[in-house]
Amino acid sequence: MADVTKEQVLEKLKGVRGPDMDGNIVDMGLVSDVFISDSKVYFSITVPAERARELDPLRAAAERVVKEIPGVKGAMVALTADRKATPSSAPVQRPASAPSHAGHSHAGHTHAAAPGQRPAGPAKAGIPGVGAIIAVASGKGGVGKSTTSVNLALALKANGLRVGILDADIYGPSMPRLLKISGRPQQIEGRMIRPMENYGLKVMSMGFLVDEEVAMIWRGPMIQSALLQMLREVAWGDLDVLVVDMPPGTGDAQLTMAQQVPLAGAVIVSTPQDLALIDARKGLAMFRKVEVPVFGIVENMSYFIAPDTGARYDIFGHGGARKEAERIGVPFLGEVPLTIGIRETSDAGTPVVVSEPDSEITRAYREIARKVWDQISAQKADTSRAMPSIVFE
Ligand SMILES: Nc1ncnc2c1ncn2[C@@H]1O[C@H](COP(=O)(O)OP(=O)(O)OP(=O)(O)O)[C@@H](O)[C@H]1O
Repeated sequence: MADVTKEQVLEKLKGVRGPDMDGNIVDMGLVSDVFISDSKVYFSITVPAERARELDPLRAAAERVVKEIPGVKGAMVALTADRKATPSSAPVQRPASAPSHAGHSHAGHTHAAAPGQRPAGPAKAGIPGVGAIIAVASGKGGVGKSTTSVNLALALKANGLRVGILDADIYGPSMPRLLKISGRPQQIEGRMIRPMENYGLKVMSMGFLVDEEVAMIWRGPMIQSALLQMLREVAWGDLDVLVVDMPPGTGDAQLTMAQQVPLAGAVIVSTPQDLALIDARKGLAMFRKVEVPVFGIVENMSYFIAPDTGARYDIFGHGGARKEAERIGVPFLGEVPLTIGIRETSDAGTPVVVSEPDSEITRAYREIARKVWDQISAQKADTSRAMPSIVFE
């Protein structure tokens, strides 16, 4: 079959228009350069930042029609914010007085100003046996938060740690699929349940407990109690790190969650586009509000490596997250390319860190994991120096 051309793609995209647009997305100049490699098509569509969420169906429609072109094996479409339309749309500026504990890990435990570190009160009591709980969060959906969570957890494991993962995304749990786990967890003594396990990770997800349709109608308080139950009534055993895959977004539910779970720190996932970065800033602000240190930002779908030639393309504006991290004084943890492999291994339930342990991408995840663990260790060293050595059992 003849190779797919850009012209064919653009022609097809002329059939796509937004809900209230005067013309199609091509004639309106919203489609970026189209990149085709190995019969897979990549491009982005520019939209006003504030309409991103509502325009996701447009993104999906563009992806769908391109996939219909004979010979196209796949399509990956991203929404990009319109720079001109949002010159000062960064909703959250770095507050001049923000505690700078996001930077290095001596998170100011000596100051009353950073109580988020290891609060002594019972409200945020840790989980016995669990060394540190970390959140993986994103300001908006679809940036690869779950993919990052699972590969980060597996990378921490590959680096020699004992790791668990809690899928806190009640409405769209993804860990059962990403880790190819089905069935229901067993109840052991009392109210405790045993976590599920695969690839050496202890795993808990709402997806194991209730059907998605049931979870959909849950209200805030039910979700919260379900989450706390998943945290505290699961026999996690001894873990160095428990990774919490947070629900996407920065609304009240996320805020409460960040408040209730005794988090050692958070990792923010963003894509390089403006749009995702604006949302990432909201994520940062949220953790700062509840005084949880931000370990840093991971740039996902950072650049693209053509599967046939191995050449690298910065089609999505690679580097945005690194710049943003520098600007706001938060560590940059690393970048993960956009590859069909990551998507396919996720879909197959064999995340890239376990299915391609020697790949460059796995190395990238392990390096991110190392940086996160360094910060956790430094924080612990700090805390133990600051605290009298009283051990709670
Ligand atoms: N680096 C990557 N390369 C290719 N595909 C990726 C990459 N990261 C994530 N994806 C794909 O993008 C999609 C969204 O990823 P994922 O579900 O992890 O995002 P999310 O932010 O958790 O989304 P949601 O808000 O829906 O939970 C998935 O199909 C995933 O396989």
